[in-house]
Amino acid sequence: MTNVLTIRELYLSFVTRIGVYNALNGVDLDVKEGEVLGVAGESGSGKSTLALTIAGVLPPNAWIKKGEVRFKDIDLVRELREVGDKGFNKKKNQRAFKELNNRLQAFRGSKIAIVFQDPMTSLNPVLQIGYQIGETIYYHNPALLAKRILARSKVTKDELREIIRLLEQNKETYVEKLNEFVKSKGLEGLEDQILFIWERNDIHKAKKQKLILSLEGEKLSGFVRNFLENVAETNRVRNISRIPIISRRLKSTLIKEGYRKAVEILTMLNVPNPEKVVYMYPHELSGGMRQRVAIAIAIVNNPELIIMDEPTSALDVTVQAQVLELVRSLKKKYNSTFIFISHDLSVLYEISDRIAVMYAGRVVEVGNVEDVVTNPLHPYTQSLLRAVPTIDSQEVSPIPGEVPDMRTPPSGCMFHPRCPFVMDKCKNSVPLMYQVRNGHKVACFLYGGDNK
Ligand SMILES: Nc1ncnc2c1ncn2[C@@H]1O[C@H](COP(=O)(O)OP(=O)(O)OP(=O)(O)O)[C@@H](O)[C@H]1O
Repeated sequence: MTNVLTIRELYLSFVTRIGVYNALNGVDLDVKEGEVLGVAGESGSGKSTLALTIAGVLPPNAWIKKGEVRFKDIDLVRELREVGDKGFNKKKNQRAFKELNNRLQAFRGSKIAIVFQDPMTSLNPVLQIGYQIGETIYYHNPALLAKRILARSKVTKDELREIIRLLEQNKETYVEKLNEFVKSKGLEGLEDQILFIWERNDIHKAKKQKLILSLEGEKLSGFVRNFLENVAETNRVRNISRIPIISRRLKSTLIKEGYRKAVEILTMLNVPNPEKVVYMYPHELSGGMRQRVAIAIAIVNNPELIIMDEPTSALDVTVQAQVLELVRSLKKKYNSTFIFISHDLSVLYEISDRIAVMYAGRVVEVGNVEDVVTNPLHPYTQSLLRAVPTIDSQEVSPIPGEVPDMRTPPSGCMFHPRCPFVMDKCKNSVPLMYQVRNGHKVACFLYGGDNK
């Protein structure tokens, strides 16, 4: 499998008035296309910092001293590393952040998306849900919105009848047949709208047919049509018009279409009453619903990599299970790649293909989920697993000792002060990642390996 993301020797600190926190201390990690990589570790182990680095939303006091984060062939931290390797300079760091953001602005949000534990941090409290989803498409994929409107304005009743016949006659292959049809007629943008109606199971077939037929004949002025054709072709909306009132009207035409798309995506995410929800504000929704909206915003542009940072921790168990189910179905449908962060190993066990365990800013063990859970190698992973409550649980034993203060991390292997198997060399040398079995790697001297 090819790697979507490659992280090498990543060192990141946070510079504060009370000291420098060494949050990441040489992270090495690969994320493979189409997998769910679970990231485990106690609070403070650097999981969120890693997520923020990949998603490009680090705070300004973040100092990248060294290392690489590559998404395919794109270097995600180049500017920061180039100023960071000479020491921390606030002004230079700020400039580097700006340069990095300018370089990756178009790419972020469309290729990599992040969902946080508290969706209120990513949702805007004063904008309707439909607007927020619509705006995300507007900024990253306006052509999609333009094509949907244009397709409705072009399609005829006869063509829609033909589509209905085609859907009825091809039980197994209707999606492909529909795609072929819209392409041959120049009606791209219609397929999602048709499938959304056809695949609903809350309405009768006759109603579906009626809804499909009602897609026909949106009236557009020549001016709006020209604009939409231009957006559909270039996938850009910049400099729409110098006259503010006109540019506002054109933007609202696209955003309005975003509301329609939002209804479709919320339906896919099992949000009840999506037609109402798009006109609601975040505070009017429950925590679980807000999380679904945050997920909708993250996935609406079909990103290749979706990072979920404790997305289920604030949710009750039923909603948690629904979110996990959602991740599974998205993975299947779009072959998306996920980094799923959780301190809860039982959640990770359910959802992940592979698990990476972090301790004090390093990945200390990585492998297939079964290998890591049934045969944990690192003493830290073993303690983490003992701390997971199970139904037939004998006793849950908390991990002895405390997460180290990352301003003055321990020497050698950072787990050594808490490790039941500590040896002399653990105190002075840092163990490198060592492959014990196929794909199962560990950074621990118990298994041989090298040191730095
Ligand atoms: N902006 C910041 N300024 C200073 N220190 C920070 C900042 N953000 C994080 N840290 C510190 O970096 C370390 C790693 O934090 P991080 O949030 O990445 O860990 P985590 O494993 O995600 O923990 P949690 O599960 O609690 O979110 C912690 O010691 C934390 O206090």
